Amino acid sequence: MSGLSRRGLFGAAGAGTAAAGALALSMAAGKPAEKEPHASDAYPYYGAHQGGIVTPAQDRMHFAAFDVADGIDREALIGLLTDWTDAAARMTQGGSAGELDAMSGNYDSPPEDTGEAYDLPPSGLTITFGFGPSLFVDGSGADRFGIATRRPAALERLPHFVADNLNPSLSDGDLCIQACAHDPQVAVHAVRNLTRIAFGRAVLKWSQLGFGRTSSTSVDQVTARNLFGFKDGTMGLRGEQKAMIDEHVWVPDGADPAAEWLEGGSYLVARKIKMQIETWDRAPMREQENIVGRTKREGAPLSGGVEFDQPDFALEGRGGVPIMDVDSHVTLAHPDHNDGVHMLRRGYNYVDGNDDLGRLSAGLFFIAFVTDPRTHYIPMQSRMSRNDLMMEYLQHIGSGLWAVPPGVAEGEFVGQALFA
Ligand SMILES: C=CC1=C(C)c2cc3[nH]c(cc4nc(cc5[nH]c(cc1n2)c(C)c5CCC(=O)O)C(CCC(=O)O)=C4C)c(C)c3C=C
Ligand SMILES: [Fe+2]
Repeated sequence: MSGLSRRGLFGAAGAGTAAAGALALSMAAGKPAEKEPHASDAYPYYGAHQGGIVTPAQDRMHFAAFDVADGIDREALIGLLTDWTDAAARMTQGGSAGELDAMSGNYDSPPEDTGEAYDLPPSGLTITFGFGPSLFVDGSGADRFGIATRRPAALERLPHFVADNLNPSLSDGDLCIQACAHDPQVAVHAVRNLTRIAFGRAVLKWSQLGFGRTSSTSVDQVTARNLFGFKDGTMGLRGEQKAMIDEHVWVPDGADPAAEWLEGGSYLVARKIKMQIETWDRAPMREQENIVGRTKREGAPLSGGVEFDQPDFALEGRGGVPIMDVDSHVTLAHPDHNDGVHMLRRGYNYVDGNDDLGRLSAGLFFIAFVTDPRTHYIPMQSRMSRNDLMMEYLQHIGSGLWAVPPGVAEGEFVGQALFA
């Protein structure tokens, strides 16, 4: 085995890119053909956009937020981003975190890689880096890295929403890493090694493990279910919808003269949402479906049809009452009621053990990639936090917003244009 690889040779089967028309076809059929994920999947690290956004959503996630350590200056931050980029480029291809693999190197030194992924294939690993508002201006107003004037206007701490119950130790962070893979050990290995590489330069502030994707980001994926038992991700953006992705996900040229470095990037919104699943489980089926606005079995709109049919919000039932409750989750989140806005949702289920009363500490780690949070997330969340019937069963306990730089060219580091 080469010293540069964490294991032997694996085929580097990339993601299949289905024709955009396949989306309409598969949606019309109501049954997208599932393309099975393979352990040998390896997505290219270098490219126009970072991986982990339009990449077909993997089944496992490890998300981590970091604060840059006191005393670290601009050069040291650039050093960290360079080391992270090099490690991410290697690990996503099935290699080690360091230049030497976990079993090589000086016998009297710690290995450069921690080793738990040594025998594992790439498993579709993607690593996505983001920069938080506090990287630009910290809590005391300091411009630690000389980048304050280049902060995008949209990159501000998310506002307080009605019923937010945010835990500061589950929120925000100077930097974030989203690692997604088919195998949880591969995602955890990535975050663990990037944390280790950051030692003395950035400190892990909080992290979250996720399982069971609650989105579909490719026409090749079937709709998975969330912990309420409902199909989730039916109407999410798919990577194959190129024009929609350009309009709703990537930051366009000229969006913000102060932040040209972000063009081709995106914004990552993360919300840790606790779900009162025991209470939900006692709610009648009629109520559950009314709250969501879709059937539990098929995921079809309550107004009729099959899963991928559009809801008919004008359809009235007995007494002239709309069949789709005006405060159902889907009614409030639908683009027709949000100025045509779509978002690329990429969330995961989570379970963090249980509380003293024997209730699961479970929920949904909501992630969305958007072109601008001011138009594509904040207005929708404001309305939903006030009116969404589902809110009775939800509590938002963590939150963060990060600017996600565009993709990396070989020989560069992630976010390089910010420091040019
Ligand atoms: C503000 C954005 C959203 C949050 C927060 C959110 C939380 C959340 N959602 C579900 C379950 C479902 N959501 C569904 C659809 C849906 N949700 C949002 C936005 C947020 N959800 C959007 C934009 C949509 C699509 C609306 C549309 O175009 O029709 C669905 C239905 C299936 C689907 O289309 O995905 C479910 C089910 C939970 C449980 C949750 C928080 C825990
Ligand atoms: Fe939703």
